Amino acid sequence: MLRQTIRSCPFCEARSLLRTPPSRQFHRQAPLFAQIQRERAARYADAAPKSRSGRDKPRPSRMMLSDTVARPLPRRPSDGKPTRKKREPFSYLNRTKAPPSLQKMKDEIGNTGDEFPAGRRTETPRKRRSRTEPYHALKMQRTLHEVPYRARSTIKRAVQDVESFESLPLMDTVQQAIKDALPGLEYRIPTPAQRVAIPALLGQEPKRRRRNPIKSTGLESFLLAAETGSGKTLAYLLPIIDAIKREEIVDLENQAREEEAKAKAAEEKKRDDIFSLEPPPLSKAVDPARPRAIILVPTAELVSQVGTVAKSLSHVVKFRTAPISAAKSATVIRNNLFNEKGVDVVVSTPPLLASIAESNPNILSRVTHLVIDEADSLFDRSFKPSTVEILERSTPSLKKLVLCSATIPRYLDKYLADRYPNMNRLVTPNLHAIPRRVQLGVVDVNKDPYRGNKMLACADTIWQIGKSSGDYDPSEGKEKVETKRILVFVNEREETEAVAQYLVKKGIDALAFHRDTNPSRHAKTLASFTGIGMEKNEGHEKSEKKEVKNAAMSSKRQLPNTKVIVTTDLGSRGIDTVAVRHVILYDVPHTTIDFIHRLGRTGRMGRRGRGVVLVGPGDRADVVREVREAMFRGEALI
Ligand SMILES: Nc1ncnc2c1ncn2[C@@H]1O[C@H](COP(=O)(O)OP(=O)(O)OP(=O)(O)O)[C@@H](O)[C@H]1O
Repeated sequence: MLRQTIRSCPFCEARSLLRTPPSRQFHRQAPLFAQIQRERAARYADAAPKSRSGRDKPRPSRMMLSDTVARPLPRRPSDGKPTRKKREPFSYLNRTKAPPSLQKMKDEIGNTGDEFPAGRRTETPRKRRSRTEPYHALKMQRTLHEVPYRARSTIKRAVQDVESFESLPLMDTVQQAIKDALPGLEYRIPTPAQRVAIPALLGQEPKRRRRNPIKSTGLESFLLAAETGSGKTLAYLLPIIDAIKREEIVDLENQAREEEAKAKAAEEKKRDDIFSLEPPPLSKAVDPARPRAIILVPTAELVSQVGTVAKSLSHVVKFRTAPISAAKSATVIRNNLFNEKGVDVVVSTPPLLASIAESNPNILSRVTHLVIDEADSLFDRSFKPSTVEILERSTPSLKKLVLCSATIPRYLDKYLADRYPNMNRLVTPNLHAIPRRVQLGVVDVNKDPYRGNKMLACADTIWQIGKSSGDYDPSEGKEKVETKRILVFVNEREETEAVAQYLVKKGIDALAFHRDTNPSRHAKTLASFTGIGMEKNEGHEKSEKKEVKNAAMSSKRQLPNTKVIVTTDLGSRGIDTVAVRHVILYDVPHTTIDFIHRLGRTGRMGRRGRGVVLVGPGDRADVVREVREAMFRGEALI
């Protein structure tokens, strides 16, 4: 490198150590330099030792680097220590060949091929594992289970083989249902989560990859972990429906055979005893209140969301589904569950189903498939007792247990590793990463004009979003949105009402959404954010418009065409808010898990989205900075 700085002056041909091109000043003084050089050369020539041949040894210029500059200096015989430290920062600078240690490393990386992403090949495998080290603040949290990048890359390659739903080994009726019952699917190609999960849940994975089922019970367990908005619901629902239909066919065949045998036996008996009478046989395929599949979710809103998807599929595939939650009356629950025509799939929250199972233990006696959606929530302190109770009651008949989540916290990973050591882990390559199509902006509330007033900052941000029109340019493509829907997340339930009221005062159409709000009211509000049941709620929208008009008359400034829901974690779990383009994090979330779920309400299924964090006094700005960095790089928040 140093050699490059030695140049010859193009004008006076004086060779010199020039760090910059020769200046005018240099040329003016060039004759003087030349004179000094000549004098020096003459002095050295006098003092120079004569060679054996008697001729002067050619002396190297003082400005030239030696050819052996890279060679380490010889050990001093006195102390035996090297004069130059081997690991000095610049010790390898003038080498033309890589040192053996580096060469070995290079060979190793070269051999592993695609296991390391392009552009990072020079990193050692060891360094790669600790690539999250720059995230010091996130390191303090360390809540999420780390998925090795090698595993992610392997999955990435594996899922490339599945190109369409048709290539998945689903029954014809189920394939038909995907086409007819789900017109909302824009792309009609399976998502990575579906490509990973559907073949595995259908038992079509190559044998070497499948772990053996637990021999004692015959139970196969799966953990499906994929990023938010990646279509996990269909990923578990389609194979379950497929399995139910196949079981139903087998049951019907068995039943026909049994009936035939019984009829034969009865005829023979009748010949012997014409006075005996037998009750008609019970249909096995239609069994009231004994579902084959149970789907557990944490909230009533999710019960209705998953129930809606299952119901729309059932119109084509023909199976019975019963979504039950505390939001429904006891009569509706009873009618749904104990329907005389039978029930195949029950969608419920764990506490409700556990309480029903306590009085009717038979209800879980035929369950072959159990899905625990949002598994990290359902295995936390509040839900765990009822979830485990349902799991234990259904274990005798259970064939497949599917746990599903967008985040795998460390406690869950440890629990599952202890409890289900043979669990099949179906993980997508981008797990724990927030998609790059979601941008994260930061508003510093401490600065002017807010001066620590978070509510003002929140209202101002909403006004700016509401007034902007650029995002909703219809010529941009599919995402033509007339009404802007914004979700505001706070950390404490008590804050929701206060923030919503402040926003209303500032002319914003805002509603608080938490556990204590009127269920029918928040179901309607949420429906307009999820796009489900929008037609049904047209009347409600009209009445809301009236309310907004009235409010507009009373308040001077009113933000038109913008709806806001202020909510807690309740609104961040699983709710498919496809119509939401903006999320405001009023408080900095406590954990990366909350970051993932809250920001996951926007940018769903390939859409773009924007998050805004309000960083106020006492908030962890360092965590926000690192989350932004990770999002920018497309890395997992671990
Ligand atoms: N193959 C597909 N093509 C297009 N859209 C799809 C596909 N599969 C699912 N979707 C749509 O993607 C959206 C998100 O799906 P879903 O709610 O299942 O995501 P999720 O992974 O469960 O998200 P979360 O982790 O937030 O619960 C839904 O609106 C669904 O209709």
